[in-house]
Parts: sequence; structure tokens; C-alpha cells
Amino acid sequence: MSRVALNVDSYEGNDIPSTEIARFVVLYGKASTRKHKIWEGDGLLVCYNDSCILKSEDERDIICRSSALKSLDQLEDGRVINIGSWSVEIQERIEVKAPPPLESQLETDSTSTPPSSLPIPVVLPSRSTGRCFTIPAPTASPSFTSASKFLAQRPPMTPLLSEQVENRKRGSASMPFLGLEAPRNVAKRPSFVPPLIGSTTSDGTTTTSIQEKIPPLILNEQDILARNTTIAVVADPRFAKQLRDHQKEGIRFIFERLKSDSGGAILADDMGLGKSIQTMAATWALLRGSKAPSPQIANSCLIIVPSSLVNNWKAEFEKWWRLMRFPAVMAQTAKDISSYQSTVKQMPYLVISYDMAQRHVEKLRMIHFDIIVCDEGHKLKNLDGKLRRTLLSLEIPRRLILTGTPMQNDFDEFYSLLDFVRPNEFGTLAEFRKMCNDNPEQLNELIDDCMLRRTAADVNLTHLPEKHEYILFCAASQIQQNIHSEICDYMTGDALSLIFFARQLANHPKLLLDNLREKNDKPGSKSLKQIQKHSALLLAFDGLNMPRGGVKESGKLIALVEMLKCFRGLQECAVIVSNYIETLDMIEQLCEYLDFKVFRLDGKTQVQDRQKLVKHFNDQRDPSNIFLLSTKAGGVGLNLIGASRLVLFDSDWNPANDQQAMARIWRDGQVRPCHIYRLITTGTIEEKMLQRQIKKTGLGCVIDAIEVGESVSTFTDEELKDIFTFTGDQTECNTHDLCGCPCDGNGMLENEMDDEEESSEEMDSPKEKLEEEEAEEDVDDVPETPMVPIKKSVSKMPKKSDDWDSSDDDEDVDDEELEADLTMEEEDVDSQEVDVFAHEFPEPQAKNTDKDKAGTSAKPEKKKIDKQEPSRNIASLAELSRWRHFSPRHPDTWHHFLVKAGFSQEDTDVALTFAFYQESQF
Ligand SMILES: Nc1ncnc2c1ncn2[C@@H]1O[C@H](COP(=O)(O)OP(=O)(O)OP(=O)(O)O)[C@@H](O)[C@H]1O
Repeated sequence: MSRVALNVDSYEGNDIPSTEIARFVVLYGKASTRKHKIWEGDGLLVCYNDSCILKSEDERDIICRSSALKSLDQLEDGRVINIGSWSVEIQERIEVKAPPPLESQLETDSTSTPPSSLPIPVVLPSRSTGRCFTIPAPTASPSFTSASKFLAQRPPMTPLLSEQVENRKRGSASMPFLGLEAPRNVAKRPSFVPPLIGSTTSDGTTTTSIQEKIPPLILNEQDILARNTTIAVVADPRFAKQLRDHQKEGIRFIFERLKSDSGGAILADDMGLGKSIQTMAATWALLRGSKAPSPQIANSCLIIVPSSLVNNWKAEFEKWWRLMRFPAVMAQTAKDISSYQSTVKQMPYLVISYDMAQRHVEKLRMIHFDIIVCDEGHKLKNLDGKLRRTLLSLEIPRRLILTGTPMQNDFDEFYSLLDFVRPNEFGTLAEFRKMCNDNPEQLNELIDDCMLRRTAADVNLTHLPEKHEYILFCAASQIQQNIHSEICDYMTGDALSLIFFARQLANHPKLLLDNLREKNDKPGSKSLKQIQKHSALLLAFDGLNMPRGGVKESGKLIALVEMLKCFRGLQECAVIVSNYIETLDMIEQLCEYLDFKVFRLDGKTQVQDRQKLVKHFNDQRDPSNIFLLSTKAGGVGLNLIGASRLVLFDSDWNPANDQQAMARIWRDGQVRPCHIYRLITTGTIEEKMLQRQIKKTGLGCVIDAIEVGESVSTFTDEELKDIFTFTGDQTECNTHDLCGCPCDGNGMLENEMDDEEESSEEMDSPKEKLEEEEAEEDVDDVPETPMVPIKKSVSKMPKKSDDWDSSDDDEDVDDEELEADLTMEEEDVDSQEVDVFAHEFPEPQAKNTDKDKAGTSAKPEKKKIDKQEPSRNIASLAELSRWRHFSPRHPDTWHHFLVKAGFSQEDTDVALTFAFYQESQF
């Protein structure tokens, strides 16, 4: 930061100086020689033709006046100058424009200073943004709204609030505002005025001050209505302008839950609904309350985030605090943690990665934090996990978890989150399970109070473009089929490794071969040695020349190549996501071969480079760029809105991980319709995983029918056989068969099909087939409906108390561990996830009947959780049967579908055997 020493004399006169020529948003603090200055607040430096005045942010207080500021040339952003005994750092030059006529402005209340003779305001273009900001004349406060007027703008006003406004007009009650910068001298100024925030319209034209247009967002309305307080707390108006309705509700929810000592909450909105801004606005109201003439709520806030998202949070703070002093310390080193304490007054947030928090937990323990926010807080799903224990040891009273996927593998993990934010409220795990069975209503009430979840379908997302989702089944190549059957011969071996190898095989046989070679010398791989020894096919495959020669050996790769070419032709950017480093390596080679420029974010990418990479990709929006993303290192939090196509090359056991990854492109800021593809190799373990995911996701908010107590060691040979049985040669899509859908892949939903009797005969056959399969599978704990909201499902929870005692000693694997151990990152077939593997499938459901539809429209008060969630990528098999289905057996609809999906018209052979398609309903 450069320092300019200006010869600034003290300005003694009290007269208002003459013409204003410029003004700047600044930070100010006592002048000192310290290298790291301590800033005391945000201010305005108002420059006149013969002097300057440093004012408080709300313009009410003049901190210092000086003369002899001769030139504006040196007042660049970032410069530090001394004004009298104060130092200021220039943040940004802002525009000055004549205020709107006084009548059109909001009245000041009777106690406000009446407007005095105004210096002539001027309008200058902003250097940095080119936007114009309305700045009221410096010596008067006509644009500031009195508290009463502020409230009066908010229709409809509750009787209590109206009464208070009336009282306030009469001067009989005070209405200070916790969430705003408070007046610096309340005694002298009984009427509170909110701070000045420059505002622009979307077209960049000047607006009147923000207070005129934006009704205040009162956060503690319930308390006021209950007459618990007369003090209204409003969110900082800088946020209010852009907030969406669901975000306002979320901010109120967080504020209400965290305002009390040891309050806790989970904000579980779908990915991309803006959990960060809701968190920032609510915590800011809690933090800045200290400056208002009302009890202080909180001083400090620790935000813990995955390391990929540290810079994302920085960008979010910068975005929303644009004209203000940056309020957060971003912990890069241990020193940052130590110095946080000295700046906490100005910068109350400390943002730190999970990994760093664990490494420097002792340092963190020495700081008193009032609030902890755990972003992507599903990382705390393991009740006895080290990460969870570490964070609990900080003993921070107010706790907030942010996650788009609160339900991961089972309800125990959900308990872990609930218990983290509200210790003891849900009892012990055993008590919690008992409550599930014995008193589901009470449990639902507790969950309702603790967690707020809105899906994209709940929210009016008119600002987002359409979303199209596809599940594309790709035919396994001959070599994939052959090796698959060989794996089956050795399925009594190490099940975890076999599963891993089957997944590799489904991506490309070469990956399996490489892994077999690598692992061959490792102990405990007897069966693998056998496979390698006996697999002539694998040995024959040795000479495969990737990428050129190997594409045809993987059905998914054939489809991917076609897709990439078409996307480029359509001038659209794409993201490709995989769980495996080796798969990303393979795709990278392929993309380079196809002349794409590859951006890649995986566990090896330096944390500090990740955001730059994302920004670069988003800014360029060049269709010859491809973004390769590792599910675990980059699947959460990132905004990859530069792309409008996303291909999930392989799936995870945990549906939440896939949902997170697939949410990267359809987010705020996206302007193009989004297409999200999930590739499945037909008949292989991937199809079983998909079915398993469908079952789990169908249970996304329910607790019944979750198998516990299973582990790999308990898999019978039969169960393993089922996993490894290749079905791709028997049917084009086993998943579709299991849906019980009679459409035969012609793309028509049942209720769209002709009611003619003649078609019913044809339709019978898949159903019959299904019934046979069901009988064979002997499904004994099939849920009544696979997509049951919590309130209903709790009452149906099977009594499984004995089984529930399965221990889960699975440690959380956080980003940095993953970075350190890349093998681990990409081979995360952890026991937890395999634990819940089951080979039976849910009972196929009735399809899209009117009755079903009626059932999905929840009562308004239950909307949060009690609503079915069509926005989920796959909600259940029943949900899946509502997607459109396409098969190459029906050429007319198939070609239509291919074009819709982004394939070119000539792509008759793209190795696809079947497809599911759903368009967003938003
Ligand atoms: N009201 C808004 N106006 C403008 N931009 C917004 C608004 N709300 C959110 N955004 C932007 O949308 C993007 C996504 O928001 P955010 O990252 O908070 O989502 P999220 O719910 O945390 O998603 P995830 O769970 O994937 O992390 C961010 O760039 C954010 O600034």
C-alpha cells in the first residue's frame, strides 16, 4: 500500500466550505507510524475546492476538517493520507449528484436537523465501475430516513409496529436498530438514521438513496409482536436491495435462532440459493448490534469452510461489502489467527479452512468467538469424527451449519449435525432413535425449529434459466463386458477392492489395468493377483494406446467425445466431473487431443489458485475451454457459471456428493439454459449404484428403510454376485425396468399415452417382468412410498433398535487430508458408504397420477420440509418414472431427444442405450 504524505493543515473554521468537488469512501483511524494500521471505522472524505472534511459513514459526525488539500490526483484507491491527526485509506471515489427534490425524499422526523444551505453537489463518473451513486448533500440529511418513516415504508404494518411508529412520531418511544451502523452519538441525536449506502439500478442509472426504496428487513418481528422488546432489529440495507424473498426469510430464521445464548441452526437450502449472503446478513446484524444503543449480541464470528471455498467467501464478502471496509480476516497463516484479535472490532469475521482450523485449534481456543458457522457442514456427519470433536472443543455458543445436503447416508449422520448445533436438545443417539419411533411429532417439531430447508422448487427462481437433466445409459464395450464377468469369478475376495475395480472398469478398462499393476505388489490382494493372472483379456489390453485408440473401449467415452464436439459447436462451455484422478487424467488427455484448453481443479490444485482458476474460466466463457473437476476437491460451493453444460462422468455412492457436484453451473449469475448429464455404463455396478442412490435420495428426508448394520464383511456371496452381475446384455436399461414404467422407452409418460386398450397389452409386459423380479428379490422392508417427507415418515420408521447399534468409526476426510493423499481422495470407497449398500430395490411406485400430484402440493405451513422435492436430481424411482424416457428403439423420439440433449443430428450411434430426461419446472 503506498502512502502519500500531504501537507494538510488543520482547518479551524466552522463555516461550511464552498463547492464540493469529490468524495471518497475511506477507512479512517488515528494517525500512527504502525505498519499495520488499526482502522476505526468507515468514513467519507468530502473534498471542497479549498478544504476537505472527514466524516463518519453516516455523515452525522465530522471527525476532522483540513485545508491545503491541493490536488485530487493522488487520491487513488488504496492510498493512505494523513488528515490532521487522522489517517485515511482511500477505498473508492463515489459520485455526487444533486439530491432529488426534498418533497420526494423521505421526511426526516421532527427531531432531525432541518436541511440547511447546501453546497452545490456535483456528479462524477465512478472510476472503478462507471456507475453513478446518489450522494446526498453533505451538510444536511434529507435523504436519511427517520426510523419511523423507515418502518412506515413496510406494508402491511403490524398493529404493534404502527403503534410504535406513532409513538416514535410523538417522541415517546425509541426504536434503535441493531442491525445498522448506529449513530455515533445517540444522546445528541435521538432520531436514528440508517447509514448511507450508494445504490444503483440494474441499468446502472442513479437512484435515490437506498433508504427511500427498500423497506427495512426487520429481523425480530416475532419478538416485537410478542412484546418482548420494543427494539426493532433490521438487516443492513446494503443487503436488502438484492435479497430474494426466501433469503429474507432465511436471514430472519438465522437471526432468531442465534440471538439467544447457545442458539443453533441448520440452513439447509438447496445448492445455489445463497446461503452465504443469508449468513452474512444475519450474523452482521448480530455483530453490529454492539454499536446500537441496545444490548450487544455478538462480537466475533468464526466461519469454517472447505479450503476450496476460502477465496469464494472472500469474493462474497467483497461483493456485498463493496463500498465498505472489508469485514473479515481470511486466515492464510497462523499469524493471521493471532492478529485477528487485535482487529476483531473492525473485522469481526475470521474465515478459515477446516484443515487449518484443525491444525491451529490451540490458537483458536485462545480467542473468544461468539458464533461459529460451518459451511458445507455435512462434513460434521460423523458423530465421533475428529473434525467434529475439534470444533466442539472450541465451545463456541452459537452454532450455524450451512449445507445443501443435510441428509447424507443415514439418519445417524443427520443426528450428528442436529446435535452439533443444538447439543443435548435431541438427546443421545439412542434417545433420538427412540424419539423417531415413539414420538415422531415431537421430533419433527424440534427439527422444524432447528433447520430451515428450501429446495429450488420451493423458491421462485425466475432469475435463473431453465435446467435440463439427463441420465444417459451407455452400452458397455465388449471388453468391459468380458472383464466384468471375470471380476465376478473372484468376488469372494476383498470386496472393497473389487467394487473399486468394477467402478474403474465402468469408466475405462485401461484404468483397471493400471490399477491392477500398481496394486499387484500390495499385501492382501490375492484375488486381484488371480484376476490379473487369469485375465488374458487384461494382458491383451496392455498395448492400448490412449486416448486415440481407447475411446471405443468405453461406452461412456464414446458418448463424451460426441458430446464435447457438439457443445463446442453450440458455443457452450462444459464442466466434466469425476471421482477419480486417473479418470480425470484420461479425460484431460482426450480433451487436449480434441484441442480443448483444459482447466482442472482437483486435490493437487493449490488452494490459492482455485478461485483464480474458476474466475478465469467463468470470465472467458470460451467454448474451447473445458473445466475438469474432482468431485471431492471441487464438488462443493464453487460457482462455475461460465459453463452451461455439466457431465458427471461417474457417480458416487453418496447421492449428496453427486447433487453437490451437479449444482455447480445452475446458480445465480447463470444466463444460459443449463444441461446436466449423468453418464452410466449400462448393466454394470454403476447402474446398481444409481439405483442405490435413487433409493437413498428418495429417502432424502426420511428415516425409514435405511439399512444399518451392514458392512462389507457381512455381504454374502449372493449379494456380491448381484452387484457384479452384468445385466447390460439382458436389457437396455435395468433401472427403467425397475421403475415399472410401461412406456417401453418411447418417451411418453403414462398419462400422455393413448388410453386405447390396444396399447395396454404391450404395456403389461414390463410390469409382469417387474413383478417377477420383485418376487425374486424378496424385498421385505420396502417403504410405502420411497419419497416420504419427514413428518410422515417418522411415524413409519421400522423398529430396528438392535440393528441401530452398528458402530461407525469412520473419520471425516477433509480437503487437506485429501490433498495430501491423492490416492485416498480418488478412492474413497469408504466403509461408511459401502455400509449402506443393499442389493434390493424399492418397490416400484404408481406413476404420475393426479392423486400423486395432489399429494405433492404441501400445505403452506409445512412447505419447508413436508413437500416433495421435484428439484432433487433423482427423488425416487417413482420420481424417475416421471422423467421422460427415450430409447433408440423408437427412432423418431430418439432423434428428437438427441438433438434436445445437444447431440448433432448425425449422431445416430453415440453408444447410448437409453436415456432419462427431465426439464426443470421452475
Ligand atoms: N440475492 C442475490 N443477488 C445476487 N447474487 C446472489 C444473490 N443471492 C446469492 N447470490 C449469488 O449466488 C451465488 C451462489 O450463492 P452461494 O454460494 O451463497 O450459494 P449456496 O447456497 O451457498 O450454494 P452451495 O451450497 O453450492 O455452496 C453467489 O455468487 C452469490 O453471490
